[in-house]
Amino acid sequence: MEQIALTLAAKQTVHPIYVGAQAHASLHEWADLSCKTLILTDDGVPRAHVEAIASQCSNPVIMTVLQGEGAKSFSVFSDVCEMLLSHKFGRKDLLISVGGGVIGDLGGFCAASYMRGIRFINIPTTSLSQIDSSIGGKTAINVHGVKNIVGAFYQPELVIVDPDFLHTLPRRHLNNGLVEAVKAGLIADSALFDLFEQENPYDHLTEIIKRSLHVKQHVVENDPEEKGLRKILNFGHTIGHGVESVYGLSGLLHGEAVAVGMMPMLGSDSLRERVARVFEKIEIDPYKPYDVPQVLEAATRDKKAQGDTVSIIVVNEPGEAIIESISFDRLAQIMREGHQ
Ligand SMILES: O=C(O)C(=O)C[C@@H](O)[C@H](O)[C@H](O)COP(=O)(O)O
Repeated sequence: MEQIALTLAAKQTVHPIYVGAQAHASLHEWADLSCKTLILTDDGVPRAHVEAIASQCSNPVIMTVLQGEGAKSFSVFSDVCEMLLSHKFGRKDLLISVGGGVIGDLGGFCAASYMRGIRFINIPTTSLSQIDSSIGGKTAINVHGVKNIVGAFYQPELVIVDPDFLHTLPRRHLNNGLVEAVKAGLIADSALFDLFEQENPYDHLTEIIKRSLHVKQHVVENDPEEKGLRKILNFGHTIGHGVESVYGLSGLLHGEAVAVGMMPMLGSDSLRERVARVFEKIEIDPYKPYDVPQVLEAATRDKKAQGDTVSIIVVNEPGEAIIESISFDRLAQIMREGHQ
């Protein structure tokens, strides 16, 4: 078992991340579970995972919402708050998210908001959430199709990453999450990117997860609220979130959209070819066509926009990211030409 201690110096807090096979079974060793506990999950998460968590809690209430991005809405947020209220949850009680990025983001935002903050633990069950979204305290819901537009920075007191959970994850979802690990390698860890260039990246899954978590730990510790450095984690997301806003409802997954957004932000054709080969290995199509005006319009409503400008992240060499601010006209040109 590896413990990564994500430490926020300014707040003098430590947020442990436990990574290892069967880690979820040790939850009771790391957290006080004698309080009321709302276990938030969705109907796509295997029931056995949820029961294994609930059985460790003294007083569990399980709430299951419908799987999918639609759960990151005001209406489901309100349902969860009503559930907490109806069971008379107090300030010292606990919400545990057991699921993917949607459940982590929704649960975290509910925990941050109910009574202005109750205890929160995140137990991610998908590659996307294990590699990226469960770490760092970004919580949010979507409004009017704009991704993560209402939310809060709220750090989980504990995250448990159990790679065994990935055995039951459909292949497409596994690959979807791996896009965020490719991202982590490209922006900050060339050795991580190298793992994807090996013959079979799936042989290195646990190492890929751990290296991605270390990238995230380093970035979040240095800039927890995205004032500067943390923007590099948005590599591929300027166009990616736009693509997801437009095509997410027709089934495109977050990582699949981010892959599309990453390609034009690579600094050379040779790097684009290398990254395209990696995506081919993990069955991701980074050249899905999209409607430029529609995606551009969605990008203007994203948090990365500021007036007439928007921030983009450019990678010229694996392991090094550059933050730039450009006009929307320039972004449109990049989208049309497929490179910056
Ligand atoms: O943790 C971060 O910081 C990230 O930027 C992680 C992203 O990969 C994440 O997928 C998320 O989409 C961030 O979007 P945001 O617009 O809510 O910042």
